[in-house]
Amino acid sequence: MLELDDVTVTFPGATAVDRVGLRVEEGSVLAVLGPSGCGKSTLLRAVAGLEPISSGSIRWRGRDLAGVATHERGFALMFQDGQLFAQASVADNIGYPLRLRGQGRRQRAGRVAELLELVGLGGYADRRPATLSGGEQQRVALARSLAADPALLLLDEPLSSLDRSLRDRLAGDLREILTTTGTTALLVTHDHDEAFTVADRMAVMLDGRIAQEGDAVEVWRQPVSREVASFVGYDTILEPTSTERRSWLPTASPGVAGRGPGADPASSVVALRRSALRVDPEGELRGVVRRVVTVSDALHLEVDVEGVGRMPALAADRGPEVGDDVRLTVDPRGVAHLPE
Ligand SMILES: Nc1ncnc2c1ncn2[C@@H]1O[C@H](COP(=O)(O)OP(=O)(O)OP(=O)(O)O)[C@@H](O)[C@H]1O
Repeated sequence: MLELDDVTVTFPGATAVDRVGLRVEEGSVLAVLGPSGCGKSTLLRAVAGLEPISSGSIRWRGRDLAGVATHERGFALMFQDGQLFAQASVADNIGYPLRLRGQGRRQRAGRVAELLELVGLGGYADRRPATLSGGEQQRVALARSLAADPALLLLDEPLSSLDRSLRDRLAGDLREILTTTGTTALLVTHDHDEAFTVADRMAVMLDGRIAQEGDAVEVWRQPVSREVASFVGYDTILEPTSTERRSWLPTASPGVAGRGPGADPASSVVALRRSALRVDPEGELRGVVRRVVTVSDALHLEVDVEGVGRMPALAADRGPEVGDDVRLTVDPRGVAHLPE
């Protein structure tokens, strides 16, 4: 198990990592999800031994890593820029960790070929990194980091330079590879989908601190604060009210952090995703469409909802136009009741 306790990293004038406590069980994948500048890369670098910690402790399999050099930690690292050897072929780049372990050329070639197929670069073995696109280089780096079957894999936005469809595919592949090989991994990313696809557990990092940690689905469905809710995609926050009717909102389900079952939505802070409100002729809410934006598979609307105010909503394609009266239905999966 990887154990971080009260880990703090300071730079002159800034605390990049602020008393972070985390656990990564062996064989599991934890994603630290946070916006740019929240300190997640610094945290990962500290685990790798590339950044000294000001206080706290980092332990791997019970051993305190203070004073243990990066190469002695036995972790594989993959950072945003891949860091390939420019003069070496793709195959030699991927096989490098195996060469360090004393594996012979023939043995390496088999494993390298397997890894190239895995990352979708079959046939690229003899190319030089400079002749590859950024995404291809990143895939070579991923293959190299997996080559030596590391006990702990540290990934810093490993897929962020890839286009969306490739990223989705590779994220799924990465998940599968990590699961089947039982690799323990710590992934830092700002990309929700990447975190969600690859990880079992998620820690949301804001301003140097872990704002929430838990099962990925739980963090998604039950954010513990306005800040976490807003970062994981809830774009509307409704403050408690004594005047407004909120019978249209679902009541909190049992077990929701800090809220008993059946708590009155009017007395809660409620967060809604855009997908919480959908145009539906049978819907209970009424409103007038104020804005329509077409995205790939849906229409994003802004609707002046009677008795509530302006709210984001979704419609199927070829839906309503600006000025239309619409009815809206509420999808409880897009609604979270926040603790006080
Ligand atoms: N060597 C350094 N010296 C001073 N400040 C630094 C240094 N490295 C990082 N920082 C600061 O620490 C904070 C956290 O940086 P970090 O790179 O960890 O963020 P991040 O969440 O990984 O962001 P991104 O996703 O943009 O890479 C930032 O405010 C950054 O400016």
